[in-house]
Amino acid sequence: MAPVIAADAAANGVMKPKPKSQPSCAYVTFLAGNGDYVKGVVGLAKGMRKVKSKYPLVVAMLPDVPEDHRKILVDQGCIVREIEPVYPPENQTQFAMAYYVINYSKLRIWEFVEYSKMIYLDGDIEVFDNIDHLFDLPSGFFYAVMDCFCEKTWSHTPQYEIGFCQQCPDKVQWPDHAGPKPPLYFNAGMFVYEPNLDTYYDLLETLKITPPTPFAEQDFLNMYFKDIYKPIPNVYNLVLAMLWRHPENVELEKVKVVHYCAAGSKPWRYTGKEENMDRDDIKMLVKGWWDIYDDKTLDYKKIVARDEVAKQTKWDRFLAALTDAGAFRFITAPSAA
Ligand SMILES: O=c1ccn([C@@H]2O[C@H](COP(=O)(O)OP(=O)(O)O)[C@@H](O)[C@H]2O)c(=O)[nH]1
Ligand SMILES: OC[C@H]1O[C@H](O[C@@H]2[C@@H](O)[C@H](O)[C@@H](O)[C@H](O)[C@@H]2O)[C@H](O)[C@@H](O)[C@H]1O
Ligand SMILES: [Mn+2]
Repeated sequence: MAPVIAADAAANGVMKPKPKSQPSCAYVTFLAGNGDYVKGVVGLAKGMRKVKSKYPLVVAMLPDVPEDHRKILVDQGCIVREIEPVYPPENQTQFAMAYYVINYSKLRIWEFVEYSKMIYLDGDIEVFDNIDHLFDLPSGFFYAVMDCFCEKTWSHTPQYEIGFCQQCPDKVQWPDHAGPKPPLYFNAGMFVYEPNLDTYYDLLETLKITPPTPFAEQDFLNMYFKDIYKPIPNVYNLVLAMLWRHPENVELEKVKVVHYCAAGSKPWRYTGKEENMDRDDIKMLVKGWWDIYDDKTLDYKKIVARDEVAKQTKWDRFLAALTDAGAFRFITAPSAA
C-alpha cells in the first residue's frame, strides 16, 4: 500500500479544526563543535527570513559551541538554547559511525515543551519556500521525508546488498528469504514533531538499552517512531542523492527544502571535486545557498534597524502633523531664577 502522503492533506485543507489556544510553534536546528557548521545555521536563519516564515528558529547548542559563534546566531535573530550532550550506551559507540555519535544529542529537543509543535531542520539544510503550513498537519504523528538506501553509506545494510530502495519499491522487490520487509525509513535531517516530556524521558531510557547502529540517532528515531511515522513529499527534504539515484521522483522546481547531505555538498565547504558534485543541478543549489548566505538585506540586525527607522520616522511625521495642526501649545516653564 502506498504510504499516505500526509502533507497533501495539509495542502488540501483536510485538517482537524485548529485548537482554541493557538499552539506555539518554532523551527529548531542543532549545532555542535567550534567548526564551520555555524555557517550552515546562519544560512538556514537567513533562508527562513527570506521565505517570511512566521516562526522563530531555535538553535539547540552543545556546550562546545564557542561564544563568538553564539553571538553570530543571536545577531541573526536565533533563539539559542544550550543542551547537554546525549551519549549512547557506554563503550558501544564503535557501532555508530563516529561522526554521527554527537547526533544523539538531537534528542534533547523533545524537552522544548514551551513549544507544542516544532519542525527540526539540520544545519546543512536550506529552506527555499515557506513551509509554515506543515505546522497545521494533524497532531499525534511524526512527519518526515523517506530516505534513500542507494548511496555507499548504506553498504552495511541488507537493503543495499539486495538493491532494494523504498524510493522505487517495485524496481527490486523485497525478497521473502530476507525476512520481513523493513518499515518505511525517514531521513532525520528534517521532521515535524511535538515536544513532550514523557516522550523525552522515554527516549532517553530506551536509548540506554538500544545498542548504537551506523546511522546513530536517525536509526534510533526510525525505530522509536515507526508506529506514528507518516511520510511527507520529498519537496520538504530533498536528500541530494535523490537527484542521481531517483531523478524520476524529483521535480526540482517544486522543491521547498534542500538537504546538503551528500558527500562534498556542504555549500560552505564546496569544492566540486567529489563524485556528483560537478553536476549542474548541484552547482545551482550550492549557488542558491550562497546567494542567501551572502545577502546582507537578509541580516537580522539590518531588518530590525530598518523597521525601527520606519517606525521612528512615522512617529516623527505624526508629531509634526499634530504640531502643524496646533495641537501643542508650548507653555514656557517659569524661569528658575
Ligand atoms: O560538526 C558538526 C556536525 C554536525 N552538526 C549538526 O548535526 C547535523 C547532522 O550532521 P550532518 O548534517 O553533517 O549529517 P548528514 O545529514 O550530512 O548525514 C548537522 O546538520 C548540524 O546541525 C554540527 O552542528 N556540527
Ligand atoms: O546521524 C545520522 C545522520 O543520518 C542522516 O544522514 C545520512 C542519511 O541521509 C543517508 O541516507 C545518506 O546516505 C548519508 O549521506 C547521510 O549522511 C541525516 O541526514 C543526518 O541528519 C543524521 O541523522
Ligand atoms: Mn544533514
